Amino acid sequence: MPIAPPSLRPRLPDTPGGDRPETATQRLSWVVQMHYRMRTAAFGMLFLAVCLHARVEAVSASIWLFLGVLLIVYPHLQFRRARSSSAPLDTEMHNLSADSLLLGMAAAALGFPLWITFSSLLGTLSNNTANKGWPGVAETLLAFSTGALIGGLVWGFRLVPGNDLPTTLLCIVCLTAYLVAMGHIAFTRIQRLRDTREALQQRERDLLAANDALQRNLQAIDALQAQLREQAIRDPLTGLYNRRYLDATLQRELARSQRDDQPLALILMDLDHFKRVNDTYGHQAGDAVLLQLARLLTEMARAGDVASRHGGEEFLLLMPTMSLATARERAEALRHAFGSRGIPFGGLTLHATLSIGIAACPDHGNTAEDLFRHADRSLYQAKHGGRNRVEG
Ligand SMILES: Nc1nc2c(ncn2[C@@H]2O[C@H](COP(=O)(O)OP(=O)(O)OP(=O)(O)O)[C@@H](O)[C@H]2O)c(=O)[nH]1
Repeated sequence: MPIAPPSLRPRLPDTPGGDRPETATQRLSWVVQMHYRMRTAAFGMLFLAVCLHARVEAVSASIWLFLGVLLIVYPHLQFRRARSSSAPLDTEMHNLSADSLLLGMAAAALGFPLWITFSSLLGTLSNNTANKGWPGVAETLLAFSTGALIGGLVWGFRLVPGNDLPTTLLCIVCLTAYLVAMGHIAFTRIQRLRDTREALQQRERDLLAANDALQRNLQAIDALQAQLREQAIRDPLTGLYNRRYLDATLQRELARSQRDDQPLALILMDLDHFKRVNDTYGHQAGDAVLLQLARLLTEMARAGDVASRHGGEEFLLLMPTMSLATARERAEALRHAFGSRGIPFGGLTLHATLSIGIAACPDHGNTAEDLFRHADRSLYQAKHGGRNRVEG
């Protein structure tokens, strides 16, 4: 007779999980299989006890037939029934009730011999209780009594409680063995549950650690994306905005200036004779000059101005809300500041000048093309007018 509640069904975290289809054996609850083994052994021992008892108490042929079927054949039939059921565990719970009923019949058939009856009742009672809790106690007592009543009706009510010593001893040994086996099974299941819980806790810790790592990776990806976005709009040498960003911003600022009826100016700058700097002092000297101009632009730009490197040695300062007259003053200030600034390079102090073309909205047009065209033309004039000057 088996034990262990259905809630102890084993499912270790390291057993094949949900992504693999369950085999037929896995589908058949371990409770059913364990009950089968325990029922077969316990009923077999009970049969031995009945055989011993039959030496002193005559047993009729019909009772022998009933006991033979019950104690030898019945455990296999019950297993087959549970195995072929679509819900083996539920069927097995019904089997436990059937055990109580049939053992009650057997007890009545034998005239309620004390030790055989006690062993049968205690076995089925403990088993039902282990599987169903308190309701299992009530169910067992009811089923056993009903079985005893049916047995009495079939074979007549007799009360012959005496057992001889060999039968009593065998019952005690068998009952002890059965209860010890139940205890051992409970122990191994509890042990396994503990292992499972530890494995689950470890897995939870692993998942939390993996989640942390994932969060860190996501943050790193976010930072990288922000860096890439920034790089996409920046000139790598000077760190100023690049032409692509300037173009997009100019469109936006033009729209805003027209909406708010505000002026807008842009200053296009080109280093004078820059090739000579490169040719005379080397490319790195040229880079130092470019960096110096970028620094100056950053220093002199107002909040809201957009300083950009337009390409090569050409720079552009976009100044929203600035009139043409003020832009001219700012451009002069820039030209003067740059021309008078010494540029340290490898122990030398380099000097460079700027030619500047100005364009303003609405003075020179309302579109980016108008403004660029005018600024280009002004810059060309500044170059051809002798360089180091402002035009526009
Ligand atoms: N060092 C350095 N030189 C650059 C860079 N980009 C463009 N140049 C150089 O800038 C120089 C531009 O020369 P030009 O177009 O002839 O103009 P310029 O010598 O300044 O003459 P003007 O503009 O007529 O006064 C070329 O020598 C380019 O190699 C850069 O990133 N670094």
